[in-house]
Amino acid sequence: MAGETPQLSAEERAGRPFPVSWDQFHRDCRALTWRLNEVGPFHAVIAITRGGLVPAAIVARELGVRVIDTVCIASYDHDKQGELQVLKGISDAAMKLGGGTGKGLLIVDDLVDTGKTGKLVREMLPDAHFATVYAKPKGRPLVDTFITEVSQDTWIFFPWDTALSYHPPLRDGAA
Ligand SMILES: O=P(O)(O)OC[C@H]1O[C@H](OP(=O)(O)OP(=O)(O)O)[C@H](O)[C@@H]1O
Ligand code: HPA
Ligand SMILES: [Mg+2]
Repeated sequence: MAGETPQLSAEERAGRPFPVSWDQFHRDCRALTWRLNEVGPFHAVIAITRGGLVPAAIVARELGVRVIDTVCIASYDHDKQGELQVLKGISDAAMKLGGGTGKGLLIVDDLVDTGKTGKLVREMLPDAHFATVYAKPKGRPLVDTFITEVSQDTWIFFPWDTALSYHPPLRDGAA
């Protein structure tokens, strides 16, 4: 669209790759729960699928929350963001727990990037608390609590999207 910043491809963003291991992710999620524990208690956790499922499980476990719902949104085809599609909305039971506006509910996602996904969910639950593990500057104003900020041109590689592979030594012929 005219006037909008052009989208960067994964290759362009990979100029600043930010790989996250399972161990690191678990520690960052635990750090997030330390902060959220000061804000709660929460009646339920709402995970933004699919990336929000992993932190939601860890956060819910740490905070002792047993009601977990999902809002299922698809937008990125790997690195390219298209139109947001709500494949499943928030359940009536969770809506009721949040009094219709999300009060006392905790929305969890792995990250905010442009903020488009977070904005859409915030519109569904304006009074909910929104937490992500990572945040990029464009999406950051939408988030109530997060752990690590990375630059907008960084691409975060999550452990469920990656695998260990051989990396050649820096110095030629050192193998
Ligand atoms: O702030 P935004 O620019 O909207 O991007 C952030 C969203 O993008 C990713 O999800 P994605 O749509 O790739 O789906 P997935 O969670 O199923 O991988 C990520 O998990 C966030 O939900
Ligand atoms: O930096 C990212 N990493 C993985 N998925 C994403 N979806 C939007 N931004 C990202
Ligand atoms: Mg997602």
